[in-house]
Amino acid sequence: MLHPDIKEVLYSEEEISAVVKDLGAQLTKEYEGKNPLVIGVLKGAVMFMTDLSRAMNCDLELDFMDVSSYGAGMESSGDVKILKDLDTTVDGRDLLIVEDIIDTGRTLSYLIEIFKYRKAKSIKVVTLMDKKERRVVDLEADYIGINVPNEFVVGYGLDFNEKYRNLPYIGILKTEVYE
Ligand SMILES: O=P(O)(O)OC[C@H]1O[C@H](OP(=O)(O)OP(=O)(O)O)[C@H](O)[C@@H]1O
Ligand code: HPA
Repeated sequence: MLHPDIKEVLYSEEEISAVVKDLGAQLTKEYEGKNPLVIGVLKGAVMFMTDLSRAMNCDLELDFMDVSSYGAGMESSGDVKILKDLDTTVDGRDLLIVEDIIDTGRTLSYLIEIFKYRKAKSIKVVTLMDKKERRVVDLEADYIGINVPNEFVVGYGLDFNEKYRNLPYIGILKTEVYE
């Protein structure tokens, strides 16, 4: 049943699943014979990462990083700070950064700089959604699931004030919820 705060479903559970399977097949080819470190960016990417990694038919390791962009609600301030670092050393490793959404690009550009500095062998980015219209930093993901319009979306990991992450679909909130 549709959550009462949701105005419209943009991507159904079935549509998301098809996109994830397709990305998984592409990444299986990319990492054949390698052992990438798959890095989930907390918390939004968790649902995508667990589904995507099961669609990747190759050896891999999982780790997590949590960064904050110093903002609550819908806007980030632009400053990025590490809240939880990786447990794994990235020196010489093939890294796959998993994002749920790229918006301004600030989070990702910060992570890429850190992993370059830490001497990763290769860095690729997969994002479920790309909101290109909002980009501030010039940056492109290597693998993109869905190009989304400039709307604030929730569900399948994405929140508004920590709510709605557990919705199995991706949708748009009714305006009265955040006004
Ligand atoms: O391209 P950007 O403008 O940097 O925005 C993208 C980032 O913002 C969201 O995370 P958020 O900081 O909301 O944390 P969360 O994943 O814990 O919800 C999202 O999961 C990305 O990590
Ligand atoms: O559209 C969004 N929804 C939730 N979190 C986000 N972080 C960046 N863009 C979004």
